[in-house]
This record gives sequence, C-alpha cells and structure tokens, in this order.
Amino acid sequence: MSISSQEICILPNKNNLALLQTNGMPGNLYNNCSNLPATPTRLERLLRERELRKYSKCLNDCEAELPSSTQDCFSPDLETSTCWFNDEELLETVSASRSLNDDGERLDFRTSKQRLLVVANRLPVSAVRHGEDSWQLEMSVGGLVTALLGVKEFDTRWIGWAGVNVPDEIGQKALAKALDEKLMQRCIPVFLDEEVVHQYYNGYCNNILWPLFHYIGLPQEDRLATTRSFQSQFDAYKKANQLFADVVNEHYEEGDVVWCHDYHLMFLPKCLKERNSKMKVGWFLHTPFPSSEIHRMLPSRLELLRSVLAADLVGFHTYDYARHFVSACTRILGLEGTPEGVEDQGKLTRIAAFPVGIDSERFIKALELPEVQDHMKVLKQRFAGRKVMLGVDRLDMIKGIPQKILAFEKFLEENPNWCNKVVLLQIAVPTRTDVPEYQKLTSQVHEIVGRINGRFGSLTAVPIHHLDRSLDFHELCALYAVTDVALVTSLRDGMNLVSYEYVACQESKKGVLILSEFAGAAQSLGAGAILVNPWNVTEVASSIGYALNMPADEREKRHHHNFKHVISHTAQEWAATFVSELNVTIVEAQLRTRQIPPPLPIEVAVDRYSCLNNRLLILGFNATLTEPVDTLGRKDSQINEWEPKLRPDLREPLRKLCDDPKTTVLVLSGSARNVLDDNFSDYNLWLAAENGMFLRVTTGDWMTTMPENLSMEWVDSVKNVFEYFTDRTPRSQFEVRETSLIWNYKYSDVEFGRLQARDLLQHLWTGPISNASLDVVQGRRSVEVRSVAVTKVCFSGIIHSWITSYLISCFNVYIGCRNRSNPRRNSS
Ligand SMILES: O=P(O)(O)OC[C@H]1O[C@H](O[C@H]2O[C@H](CO)[C@@H](O)[C@H](O)[C@H]2O)[C@H](O)[C@@H](O)[C@@H]1O
Ligand SMILES: O=c1ccn([C@@H]2O[C@H](COP(=O)(O)OP(=O)(O)O)[C@@H](O)[C@H]2O)c(=O)[nH]1
Repeated sequence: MSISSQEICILPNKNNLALLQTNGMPGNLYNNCSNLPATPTRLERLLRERELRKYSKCLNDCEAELPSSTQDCFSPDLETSTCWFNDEELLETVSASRSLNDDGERLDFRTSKQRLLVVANRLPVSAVRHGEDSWQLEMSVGGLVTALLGVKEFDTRWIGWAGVNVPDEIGQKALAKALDEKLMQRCIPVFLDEEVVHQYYNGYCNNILWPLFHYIGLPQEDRLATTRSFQSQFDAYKKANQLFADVVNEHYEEGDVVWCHDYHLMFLPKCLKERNSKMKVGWFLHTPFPSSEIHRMLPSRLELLRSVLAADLVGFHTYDYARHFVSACTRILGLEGTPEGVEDQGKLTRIAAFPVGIDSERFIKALELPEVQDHMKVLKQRFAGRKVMLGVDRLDMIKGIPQKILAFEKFLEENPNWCNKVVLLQIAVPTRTDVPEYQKLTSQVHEIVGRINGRFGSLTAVPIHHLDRSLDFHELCALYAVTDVALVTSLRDGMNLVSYEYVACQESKKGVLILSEFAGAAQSLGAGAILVNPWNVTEVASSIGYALNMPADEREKRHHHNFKHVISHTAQEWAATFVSELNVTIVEAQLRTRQIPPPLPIEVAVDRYSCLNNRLLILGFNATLTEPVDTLGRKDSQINEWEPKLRPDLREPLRKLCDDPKTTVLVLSGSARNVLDDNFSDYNLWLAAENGMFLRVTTGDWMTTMPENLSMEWVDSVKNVFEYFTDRTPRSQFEVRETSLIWNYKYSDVEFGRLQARDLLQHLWTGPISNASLDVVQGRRSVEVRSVAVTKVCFSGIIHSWITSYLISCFNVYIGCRNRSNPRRNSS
C-alpha cells in the first residue's frame, strides 16, 4: 500500500528535515508552522514528539510501505500541506523515536514503534516450576503490574525477577523461553539466588526502604536486628541492581529507552550510565517519596540519591513526592534545585510528576463479558437486601486494613440499625509473606475480624467477609461493579489503582468512593471521593454512614467527575508522556551540553603541562583548595570549620608544585589577607587577597592594587544589616574584609537561608546602599557587598597587565577554580 494524500510523509531534504502533513491527519497544532518559534519551549517540543509518534503509529498500523522514491509522495495536496520541522533538533527527536534509518537520510516508518525496556523488580508473571524444564506462569498482583500492562504504544520488553529461585541452567533456559513467548510484552528474567532475595528483596527493599518511604520509619524494637545487618543488606541491594543492569546491557540496542521502576532499583540508573553514558535512562517511583527529614535517616541516603540522579528523567506520581525528592537533593546532597529538576556540575536531571492511570477500557469492556456478568449475578443474589462495601488491598501495613475494620466496627456500634443491612467484603491479597512484619499483620487482622464478626454476626450472616487471597480479573471486575461503596484507607500509598478500577467499573451503579487523603489518588480523585484521614476512626465511621445514605444525584455527580478523570488519564497516556518527556529531555540535554564548554581532558592537560618549562598556575581558594561544605550542617558545632582551611590532602601536592622551579603558583581568593597568610605562609607562592586588592609573594610584603580614593563609608550601615540577619539565621556568619563585607549561609538550612538572603537584599537595596556605588553580589549561598572597583574581573585586568609586563613572556598560564554547578547563579 502506498501513502495516500490522507497520510503523512516525512522527507529529509538536504540539511533540513521536513515533515509534510496532509489535510486529514490529526495534530493540527502546527498547521501554521510559520509561527513555530525558532527556539521551541519544552511544551512545544513535547507536543511535537507526541504528535510524531502518533503519526508513526498511524502509519505503522496501516502497514504503509515506503514509496520507492520519497518524491513519489508529492501530490497537489501535499504541495499545499504544512511543513513542519526543519532543524537539527528534530532530527535528533526523530532518531530518538527510531524513525531514522542508518544513513540518517531516509525514514523507515515501519520500525517506528519505539523499543522500550521496562525494568522492574517483578515481572508481570510469577513462575511456578512443574518439572525440570516445565514452568507455569501466573499473573503477578500489584499496581505496578496493572499499570505497566496497560502500556501498548511501544515495542516493549520487560526485564525482571520471576519471583522464584532457579539455581540450575536447564530450569533457567526453560523459564527464559517460556517468558519470551508470554503475553504481548516479552519478558526477560533476572535470576537472583535465595540469599540475594532474602537480603535484597525481603531485607533492604521491604524491611527498610518500603517502611521508610511510607513514613513507618526504620526498624525499631523487634526489627532492631536489621540495624546491624543494614550494611550487608545494602550490599546485596547493590549487587542485585548490578545483576539487573547486566541483563539490561545484554538486551540493550542503541536508541532503546530504558525505564527503571521503583524503590527496588534506585541503584540501577547509575550502573547503566556508568557502562553507557548515552543510554536513555528514566526512573519512576511507584511509592511516595517522603520528606527529606525522613530520607535523611537512611544510612545510605547519599548513595541512593546520587544513583537515581544518574538517570535523565526521574518521575513520581505526585508533585509532592517530586518536591520532597528535590528537597532531599538540595538539603542532603547540597545540589541546586531548579524548576526543571536538580542540577549537579552542569548536568541537569529532570524531575517531574507523572500520575499513573489504568487501562480503563479493559475494565469497562470486561463488564460486558459473560463470565463477568455471571459473577455479578451470583454476587447480587448472595448479598440481596444488603448494601455491600468493598476493600481490595495487598495485605500490607500501609493499606490501613486494621484501621478500616475498626472504623467499620465503630460505624456498626453507632448505627445498630445497619447491622444486618450492610456487609464489608475485604479482599486481602497475601504479599511479602517471608517478611515477619507481614506475618504479624495477617494474625492481627484475623483477630480483629474474628472479634467483630463474633460481636455483630448472627447464625446466618456476618458483617465482614475477609478473604486472604487474590481474585482473578473477572471476579474482581464483577465485585467492583456490584458494590455500593469502596473503602480505601491507606495510611500512605503511592497512588492506589484499586480506587481507579472501582470508578471505571461503576458507570452503571455510581457507587461512592471513600478514599484516604494519604493515597496519591486523593490528588486526582479527591473531588469526587469522600476524603478521609484513616487514622481518625470516628471520621471514617461517619463517612461510611454518609456514603451509605448518599442521595442518587450526589452519587452521580461525584462519580461522573471521577469517571472522566479515570478514562482520560490512562496507563497508556502515562507511559507515552513519560517516554516523550524522556526523549525531549535528552534532546535538551544535548543542546545544553553544546553550550557548556567541555571539561578539559585530563590527559591533554597533563601532556601539555609536562612539556612546558615556565608555568603559571592560578588557583581559587574557597571550595577549590578547601574542604567541601557538609551540606547537612553537622559541622556547625565545630566553629573552627568555619574558617576556610587548606585541605590536608592537598598540602603535599601543593608544596611540590610550589617547589618546582618550572612552576609559579598564585592563589586568588575573595578571602582576607590574614586568612591567606594563615594558610599559605609556609609555601613559596603568590597570594591575591580580596579578589586581587592585595598581592604578595609569600617571601615579601603585601602590596595593594586598591584605588586610592576607594570610599568605605557604607561599611557600617551594611554591617548593621548583616548583623541583623546573622542573628536571625542560625549558622550563618558574616565577615568584614578590608574592601568588602560578606554574609554567608552555607551551613544554614538552604531554603531558609535563601529566603533570608532575599529579604536581606531588599533591606540593602531600599536602605543603606541605595545610592552608593557598590556591587552587591549574590553567590550560591552568600551575599557580598563591595565597592565597584573590587572584583576578580578588575583583578584580571590588573593581573593581565601584570602578567603581560612581568611574566607572560616566560609563563604558560593555567587557571584552576572550583567547578561551578550553575554559572548563571554564581557571580564574581
Ligand atoms: O511486588 P510486590 O512486592 O508483591 O508488591 C506489589 C507492588 O506494590 C507496590 O505498588 C505501588 O505501585 C502502584 C502503581 O504505581 C501504586 O498505585 C501503589 O500505590 C504502590 O504501592 C510497589 O511499589 C511495586 O513495586 C510492587 O510490585
Ligand atoms: O485479587 C486481586 C486484588 C488486586 N489486584 C490488583 O492489584 C492492584 C493493586 O494496585 P494498587 O495500586 O491499588 O496497590 P499496590 O498493591 O500496587 O500497592 C490493582 O491493579 C488490582 O487490580 C488483583 O489483580 N487481584
């Protein structure tokens, strides 16, 4: 079949790439592309990317064949059609979507489905062994599986653990084969031995990270033993992540998108990028990310954050989780948080919220299936005359099952007339059964259910039906469809897809959703659901009463609102949005990299250095030769740390450099003369204090380059302002130098420090310095006020003439200073 005028054609034309769009196609956004800005915004890039993929998919679906010559595509219609992109950037976007063939000139529409490697701890199926080489595969239960099975737009391979130990090669080969043939998404197993699973999955993942991320905290009392085995569990975690990385590397093809999932694989982005820095890596967290104060408790807090930041794009269900993550990176790692993400040494990791959804169509369509209808009939008969409330959860402490049941008990207590008229069906799917905490929870729940049924039940009926098992998809849909109220009381929950599924199946009944405000879903379904604090049993009990008595029109309105959301925010949309964002992030990163001067390759520098005879090394002091700041502010009690000190490990190398007759060293700093004297008097070098206002060789006296008429009348009033803010900003300090004043808050709480700095600047601008000829320099964590003539830039003029007149003829000059993470924000 050839491409008709109702389809599109992507043509490369010499240097430009034109995407020609004909009338009938969707995506009219760029119909008038002469308006397309030369430098598109991120949103525009994203829209292009998404549209492009839609087109490719469209062509793919109708199996369009490429005409023998791209010129064949021209038709009168096409002549008048819209010309899209014509920039190099689009070429990258297109090739990112794998539409570009090897020679980069023609596009192969048929390979345009982007290859996606989904890497998650768990495969969508769990394996049960039936013989030496025979395996039975069963669907895994959990929101992550539900969400990812809904992803259909990509050529997906799923890499994960099959939930079983397979020590022998025959078994491994047979399982790999069975998985390869499974489902529409091919599955590739990662084999983990029992000890690794015990330490990594049961231990580090489910006994440490999971409770911590859900605000349950680190092991205490009977979980205290974990504290001692923490390091070995963390080692197993890293080892397991490396095993996942090995499998990814084995199956990776250039251009693939690698999407890592969840708290089990926080180390994976780093492992992958270390091996191949060009790999497109995204990481998504399905759980909450807690406040930085909670994350801070984790002994491996730094390593985990750094590893995740190796990814190009990091995603969370909600803006709150993303915000917490950025805050952990700024407070714990001391990095720069920007509206786009987190920046470290010029590298930006994009951080954003991507709320997951479900494959709503699958649920809606399932309701028509005869087997689902049959289940519905049976359920309706079984509970005729009673209102039915539903709970569907993994039997996990975060799901608040005991709290839910206690609230239901309270409701029955307070509303005895409802006793025989309402029933709670609780599906509690066993999970992580090897972890003692989960075993304990099971007994606790059984005990409460038994007590309440004993208290409120009769010979013929009990108020709570509790099932410790999972249901198949059809049974579950039937339950969702016939019940009157769904009760989700998670104490914390990344998203909670059960609430989405319930809404999707309630188009006819319009049941009520009672939803914990601590589930991510509360942010999307909050307007239609009754939101509750699950810890407040009284509130939940009264919400149950409200839901059971809710008039039909209110139910309808609430349901309609949520239904609209569920059908428009699907799992497919979620994945497509994430991958588009990842593709665009990579294009933008490439554009950024081109703007930043590349780091000097060490070998080249060393080579050049070695073959020269007269060298001048100009070194910065603060953060170049001093200890880095402990971003957690632990050194606050050690006042002497506030004084900048030459790093002990640099003393020897510096001495060697200074003693080398072929090398002259100059330390150029904003610090005062006495600070440089204290640190460098013993070395044979040049010192330039206060940004070059003072200069001396250590064997001689200080000279000044300060202009004679430099006015310092402003100092006292600025000092008053600095004093005021130092008093009110714990761990901040100010320094009075001979030509400038500097207030710094590098040991203070970074966010508070920034607010205070803003306020301080306001005071300065409207007060003491409003008319003075001063420079106010806002540093990364400081504010400096100095006379206009006092800057390193001025000094560079001075040094330039000094070097020219005195040294340049015989020296080769090197300048060393700290790596600035955000040049825009740094002044001086
Ligand atoms: O694999 P398991 O240890 O048996 O646990 C099942 C899954 O539980 C968690 O699900 C989360 O993902 C959902 C979808 O994004 C979300 O709605 C829910 O709030 C989360 O709890 C876990 O994060 C997965 O990795 C597990 O596979
Ligand atoms: O018997 C059951 C009970 C639950 N689920 C599925 O398990 C997932 C639970 O996801 P959710 O996001 O609510 O929580 P998670 O278990 O991932 O924490 C949902 O998709 C349910 O359809 C299932 O397949 N069978």
